[in-house]
Amino acid sequence: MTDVLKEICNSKRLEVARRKAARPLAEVEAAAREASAVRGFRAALETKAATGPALIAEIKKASPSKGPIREQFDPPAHARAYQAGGAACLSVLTDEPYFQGADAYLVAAREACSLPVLRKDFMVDPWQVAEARALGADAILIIVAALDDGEMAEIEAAAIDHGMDALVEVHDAAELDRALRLKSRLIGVNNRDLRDFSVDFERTYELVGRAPPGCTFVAESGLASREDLDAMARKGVRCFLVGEALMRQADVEAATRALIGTD
Ligand SMILES: O=P(O)(O)OC[C@@H](O)[C@@H](O)c1c[nH]c2ccccc12
Repeated sequence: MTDVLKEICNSKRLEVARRKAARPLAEVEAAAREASAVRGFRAALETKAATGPALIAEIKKASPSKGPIREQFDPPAHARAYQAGGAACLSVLTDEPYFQGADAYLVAAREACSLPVLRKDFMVDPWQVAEARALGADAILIIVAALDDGEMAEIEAAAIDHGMDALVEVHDAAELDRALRLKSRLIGVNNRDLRDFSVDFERTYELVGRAPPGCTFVAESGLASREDLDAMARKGVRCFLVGEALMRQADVEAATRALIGTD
């Protein structure tokens, strides 16, 4: 595990311990059962991917590598613009200390549109999965580098139990092998190296050829243009997760449309 990821996960474990102490699992589970019905995340992605690029558009205010990304930050307006621009799904950062995210951003964004929403956070405990569903999230992220096999399986089982999809994030062949021990066949390849924050699309290219049939691959991070997406498509990748490049645009809807080529 890289130092940055280790630091983030250590701080997340403390945060989750505090949250759990304030709100027992039974209470979060009850709230999860009351939440609005799950919107199919993987299904929405695959439906779009059948006819063109399928975009998971991310709502991200800041990041450890880039600092503040967007001043004028309005999650519901962003959600509507992403949907109008043709995105298949949303991703909303909820981690506060490192990404200036918030649970409230996810709730507001999801209410403002009809797209399925990924809770983008560092999952270290199945309790957070119930919490994610209680907030309305339709999918969660499992970062293979951050967890052991037992933890990953437990977190995935909680997601399945709540009818949610899990996007399983890898960055090399060994992590892909571990990801394939899980049930989910929705694999994200992070092109960003968390040691030095460099981006290399080769990471996706290398791994996409190694996966068995039936896997849906999502290329993540550093994608900025239609040309980037076209290059990925030539290697057989049709699903993309894009944050920063869209968050920096004045006209988010037009930028989304231009990125996925629907204008
Ligand atoms: O803003 P970008 O370069 O388009 O990247 C989006 C997304 O891939 C990135 O935010 C991300 C990928 N994996 C993560 C894990 C946690 C937090 C954030 C991420």
